[in-house]
This record gives sequence, C-alpha cells and structure tokens, in this order.
Amino acid sequence: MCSSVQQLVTSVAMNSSLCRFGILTVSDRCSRGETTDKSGEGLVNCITAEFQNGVVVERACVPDEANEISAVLIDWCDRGNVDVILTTGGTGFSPRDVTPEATKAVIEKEAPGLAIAIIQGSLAITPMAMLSRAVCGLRNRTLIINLPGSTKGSLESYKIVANQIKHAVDLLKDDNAKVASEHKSMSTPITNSIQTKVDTTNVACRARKSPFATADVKMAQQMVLTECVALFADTATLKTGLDCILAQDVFARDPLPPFPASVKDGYAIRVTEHQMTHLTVVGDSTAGENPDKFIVEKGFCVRISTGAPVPNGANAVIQVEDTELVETSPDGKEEKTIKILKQPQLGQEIRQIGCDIPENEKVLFKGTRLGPAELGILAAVGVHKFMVYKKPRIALLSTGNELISPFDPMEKGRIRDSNKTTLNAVFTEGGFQTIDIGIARDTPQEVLLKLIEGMENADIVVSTGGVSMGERDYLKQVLTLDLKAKIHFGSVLMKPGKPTTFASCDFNGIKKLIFGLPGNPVSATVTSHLFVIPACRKLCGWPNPFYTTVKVKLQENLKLDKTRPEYHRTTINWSTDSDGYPTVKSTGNQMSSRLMSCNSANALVLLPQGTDSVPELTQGAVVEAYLISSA
Ligand SMILES: Nc1nc2c(c(=O)[nH]1)N[C@H]1C(S)=C(S)[C@@H](COP(=O)(O)OP(=O)(O)OC[C@H]3O[C@@H](n4cnc5c(N)ncnc54)[C@H](O)[C@@H]3O)O[C@H]1N2
Ligand code: MOO
Ligand SMILES: [Mg+2]
Repeated sequence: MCSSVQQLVTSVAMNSSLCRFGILTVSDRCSRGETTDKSGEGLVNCITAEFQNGVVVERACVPDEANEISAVLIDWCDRGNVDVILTTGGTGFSPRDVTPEATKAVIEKEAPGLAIAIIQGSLAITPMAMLSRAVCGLRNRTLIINLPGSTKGSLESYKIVANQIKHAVDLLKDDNAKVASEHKSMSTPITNSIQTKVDTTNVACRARKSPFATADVKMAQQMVLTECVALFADTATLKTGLDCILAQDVFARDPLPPFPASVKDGYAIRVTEHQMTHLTVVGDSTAGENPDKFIVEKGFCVRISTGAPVPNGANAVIQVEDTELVETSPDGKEEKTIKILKQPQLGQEIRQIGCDIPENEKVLFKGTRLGPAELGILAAVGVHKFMVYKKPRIALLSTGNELISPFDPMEKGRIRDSNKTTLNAVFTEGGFQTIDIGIARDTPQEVLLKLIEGMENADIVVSTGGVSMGERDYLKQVLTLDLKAKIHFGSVLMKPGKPTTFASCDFNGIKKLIFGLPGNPVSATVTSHLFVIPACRKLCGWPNPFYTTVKVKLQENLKLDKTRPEYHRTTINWSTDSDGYPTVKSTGNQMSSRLMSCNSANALVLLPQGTDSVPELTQGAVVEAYLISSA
C-alpha cells in the first residue's frame, strides 16, 4: 500500500461515513508494465470526483491468475479496511479470463442483482455486454464487484450500480440508523403521499361473501409449491452448511483410505503358502507414518496400530489377541519374536486404498440435504466449500390496531402481539432467518408500506391478521389493487386457517411470495407449518418439503367439525400400544384464538369433516398426524 493511501486508511478508519474502495486491475499486460492501467485510473478518478464520501484506500494490479486475484481479494476483505472492491478486467470469454472464478472462490454470498443490473444496463449500450461473466458478491463485510477491463466499459458498468453502493455498504456494516434513513429517503415519495386504491370510505359496499373460491389443503399446498422455484446457489462451508441442500454434485478427489490401513492393533505380516508361525518384529507402524518406512519380508512382521499404513510387502494384519510374545530384546522392553496363533487369511484386517470412498467417486448428489454425516463426508474428501441453495429470508409482519408489543404494559382494548414471537420461533426452528418489520395499523397505507418494506428486505413476507371479512381487513385489497399481486388462494377448507391467503408479486423484477395468515394465534401457527415451512424448504431445494406424517391412535373420542377438516393439536405418546401405534391426546379446547391448544402439542392430527352419520371419531380410531415438533 503506498504511503498516501496508508494515510487515507488511517483517516478513513476514523470516519465511518466514508465508503472505502479498493481497485484491483486484472491484466497480464498491465502487470508486466507493457501498458498503463487506464481502467484502474479511470475508476479512481471517478470515485474521487463523483462518489460522495468515496475514497480509494487500496490499489493493485495482478496478472490473470486466479490464485493471485483471490489472494488480493482475501487480503483486502479480511483486513476489513475496504468496503467495496472494484475489479477491472478478466471477465470475458478468453482462456486467460478468470476473474469471476477467482471471485467466486472467495465470496461467501453472491450478489447476483448487481451483476444482472450491470449486464442489463450495459446491454442498452452494447450487445457485447451479454458476453460478460462478471460476478458480484460479499466476503466478510466487503462487497466485490467485477467490472469489464476496458476503460469505457468499466466506468459505464460502475456508474450503473454506483447509486446503490452506499446503501449496500451501510447494510453490510449493519448500520441500522443509516439504513433506516436511506430507506426513508428512498421511499419518501411513498411515505409522504402513499397512494392506495383501496376505498376505505364505503363500508356498506363491502363484499358480503368472500370472492375467493375455497381451496382444499392439498390443492392449496400444491399452489404454493408451484410458485416456489429454488433460489440461487450460495457458497456454504462445513460450519454453515448444516441443513442446507447441495446445489452441486460432490466428487472425492482422493481415495479413502488413501493408503492400505490396518483395521486392528496387531502385526502387519506377509501371508505365504507355508505360513511361518514365529515372526521377527522389525519395527512399528503407527497412525500418520509414512507407508514406505518398511518392507516386510517372509518371516518378519511390523507392529501396527489401527489406522496406520500397512507397510510394503505385508498383505495381512493379525490382531494382537491372536499372537503370543516369544522373545524380547535384551533389556526386555522390545518385542523381538512373536508367535501367531491363528492361520491368517490373505488381506485380512486391511482396508484397501479407496475401500471406503474410491477416488473420483460421486459421494454426494445435488439435492442432498446436509446433515451431520453428509458434512462429515465432505470433510473426509477435503471439500470444505461447496454450493448450496440459498435459504429464503422471511419478513414478519403483524397487522392490527389492537396490537401492542409483549414488552409493553397492557392498555384498554389492546392485545399482545404473540404471533410474531410464535412465527419467529417456528421459522427459526425450521432453520430460516427472519426479520421483524413491525406492526401495521389497520390502514391500507400502512399495510402497503410494510409489505413493500418486507419485499425490499426478504424473499417471503409473512403477515398475520386482516385477511377475513372485517371492514378493516385490507390485506387482500392492498395486494391486488396496489401491488398488482396475484392471489393464488384466499380461502382454504381447513380449521383453523380458513382465510389463509397466498399471493405472489413481481417486485422490481423479482418474484416475492406473500403469506397472509389469519390473525388468530392458532390459525397463524398451524398455517405456518402447513404452508410457509414447506414453501421455504422448496425454495432452498428440499425434494420433499412437507412434514413427516405418522399413523397414530386416538386416546379419546373427538367431535368432528361439520364444515371443515380439522388440524387438531395433540401430544403424541411414542410408547406404542398393543397394535404398534403411538397414541395421541388432544390438547383440549381447539378455539383458534386459544394458543394454549398449541401448548405441548407436537402433532397436528388430521380429522375429516364430520357428517350426520359420522359426527365423531371414537377412541382407538387410527388417524394421520403431522409431526410439528421432534420434542
Ligand atoms: N364474517 C366472517 N368473519 C370471520 C370469518 C369469516 O369467514 N367470516 N373468519 C373467521 C376466521 S376463521 C378467522 S381465522 C379470523 C381471521 O381474521 P383475520 O385474519 O382477519 O384477523 P384479525 O381479524 O385481524 O384478527 C383475528 C383475531 O386474532 C387476533 N390477533 C390478530 N393478530 C394478532 C397477533 N399478532 N397476536 C395475537 N393475536 C392477534 C385479533 O386480536 C383477533 O382476535 O376471522 C374470523 N372472522
Ligand atoms: O379458520 Mo379460523 O382460523 O378457525 O379461526
Ligand atoms: Mg379480521
């Protein structure tokens, strides 16, 4: 780093509102000094002149060599003194162009939107833009943006995304205050004069019947899954990959074991036609040793430990239990001769090279869910970074004039917002990240604003309340009239959860999913399990995203609802009855407002809709139960 840049770094470090840039030029010719680095120079000038509070703190030029590019990127990102790295060069189709690969190798998260925006913007200038392979992504708290190599192209591309960079950096730094103010300024036209097409003045004209056809649960679940296309792939590591779905096949680079290894503690011997029983011990082979240390000849053996390399010449291992000590060294401390007590078989107690995992074997298939064993397999074959499907981010919204936070004292006419806490726990337990976008009061403006905030920050918005027939149930109208969202269903034949609503919305060219769950706490909980979790799982690649079901036996008579099938909250007793079934006990009154019916419930028992002839299921009836908790 040159000294003027060093000074900047120090002063910049003290001024967190500055955006610190690193410019990395990737060019064989520039790095050899055969030509001057005009693109890098152009970017420096542009940032200094045009980017408010932008400052270049690092500059370097490397040849088109992936490891050299990666090394600089890692260095700048991991030292934490650069907010944005602009690379210029090496993004095209020529054999030496490797900047995207070098970038992909170091980023922890892709930022495909930026790369797409650059290509889209550049296509308006030249069709050559479609030949760009540029990558953008994040490592540590640094944003890396690949730009093309030409002076003109790099500047044009940079300018396409320049306006979003400051905000991106604030998000990366987790600078909440600045992010909020940026959002506010970005949405000023909306917040100040938010326009809604929802008519709030004419309650007499409201619909007296839900305009939505009622879907049955299976149909509604299918509609949800149809809208869920697996998200982009993302890099994961052995530490972060748990419960992710592989987005690539994984091959073993080396065989396992990579050398013939002993299965037992004993002696590596050479089995011959006329087996000698007395063998001279010539040394020892313990785990981690070089396999070429010895050659075992006929009549000799090597003491060996489990997992240690079987020395050359040996073709079997005999366990220590099947031997006898015959003679020691003069000081009595070393084994000199042993006697083998059992006839050894050729190859016994040896794990041959690749017997656990042959070299180049496909050990894990794209679509595999990574549990503890699968992560262990990746570690065993030395694959510590791999591609998985990105998990969706969920924005959580509660709606209702009556809601107060659980932290606030009770007031007249108010209800504590319990849905946010329950749903946050359901999704967190399911392995998904949530963000809290607050509470929207029952006005179309607030609901609209919050939905926009949710879509800006997440892949899925889950709101509760405001989906039924009340005069202030605005969600569906806001979705259709203001957001032009498509409501796939707005009513489901189920108890609880009848007004469950599911919509998709094109938001700045990206499809967002919106679940309008009913406000009643039990309805919100049950529908989050039945619809939202399967959607999240499908988005991150699960082949079968539904909960496991088991057949269980009722411990008591249960009345059936005559209008809808019911998802009855129960507790399973896993000790099976004489027919081999686990049994279930109802959690009591199943009112959809009574969250206590979810207390200690680990299964939703599917009860069919009742009829005059079958008004109840009797004790001992076998029913299907969705396992909503492993506890
Ligand atoms: N005329 C009709 N009325 C209702 C119908 C119907 O078909 N026709 N359906 C009923 C069913 S079923 C349900 S479920 C509820 C769903 O209502 P909404 O989704 O519109 O929710 P709200 O009216 O906003 O609230 C319902 C209930 O839940 C409480 N609530 C809301 N949010 C929360 C929260 N975050 N934490 C705790 N409790 C919450 C709210 O105070 C209400 O008591 O509609 C029926 N009506
Ligand atoms: O369908 Mo509602 O969710 O019963 O109360
Ligand atoms: Mg309502």
